[in-house]
Amino acid sequence: MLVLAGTIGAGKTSLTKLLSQHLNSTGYYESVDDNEILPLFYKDPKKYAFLLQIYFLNTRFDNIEKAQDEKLSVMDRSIYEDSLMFRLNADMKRATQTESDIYDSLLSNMMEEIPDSTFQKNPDLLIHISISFDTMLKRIKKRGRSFEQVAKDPSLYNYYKDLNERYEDWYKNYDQSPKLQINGDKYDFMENENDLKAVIKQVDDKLVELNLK
Ligand SMILES: Nc1ncnc2c1ncn2[C@@H]1O[C@H](COP(=O)(O)OP(=O)(O)OP(=O)(O)O)[C@@H](O)[C@H]1O
Repeated sequence: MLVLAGTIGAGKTSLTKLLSQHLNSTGYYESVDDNEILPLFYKDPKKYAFLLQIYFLNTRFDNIEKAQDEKLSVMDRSIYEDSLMFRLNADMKRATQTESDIYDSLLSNMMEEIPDSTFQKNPDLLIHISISFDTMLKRIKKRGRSFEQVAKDPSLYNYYKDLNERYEDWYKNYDQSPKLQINGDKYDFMENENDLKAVIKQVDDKLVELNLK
């Protein structure tokens, strides 16, 4: 099981599609368009932060259950990043620190591997697409999901900036599985064929190193 990670607009969904095609495996996607809570959260974060978090925990865990028995399945977002996002929201007073602590404890209990169980919850490889804040803003604008637009809600600028900065430390400290970082500024795998080839090679090399391919 491979899992993509990265900030909003990093290209996780696109790379999931491209990698699962290349590996001839199943891609698992978190549907943003069908998520009824997300627009509510953007409108009133204080009211909906905790509910959104539980919604994501539930749907991502469901996806892990489905994806885990295929060696090279690809998931478009890791469950671990939700903790980073929720902590940020708690620091911004949209949730309490207690809610965030309880969430972390619940996640850790849910993700604990049970000895001799055939259900493996942690991925075999986490792939983090790292992008600069500037690229993040451009991608969010280009994609045009209305509730994500800074032009509509200027307070999102600081939210996005803080989120992007926290990702680097989050990746450094991530230790639930082997990991690989892709430079999403340098490699525009969505627009440039050679960049895509370079990214696929980095992933393939890592899979060989890990005896997954
Ligand atoms: N735990 C969370 N707490 C708050 N918002 C979240 C959380 N997880 C995801 N979101 C929101 O859900 C939306 C989709 O985020 P996500 O990064 O998963 O997909 P994406 O932006 O389509 O990524 P990509 O472009 O890399 O495929 C974003 O608006 C993001 O802010």
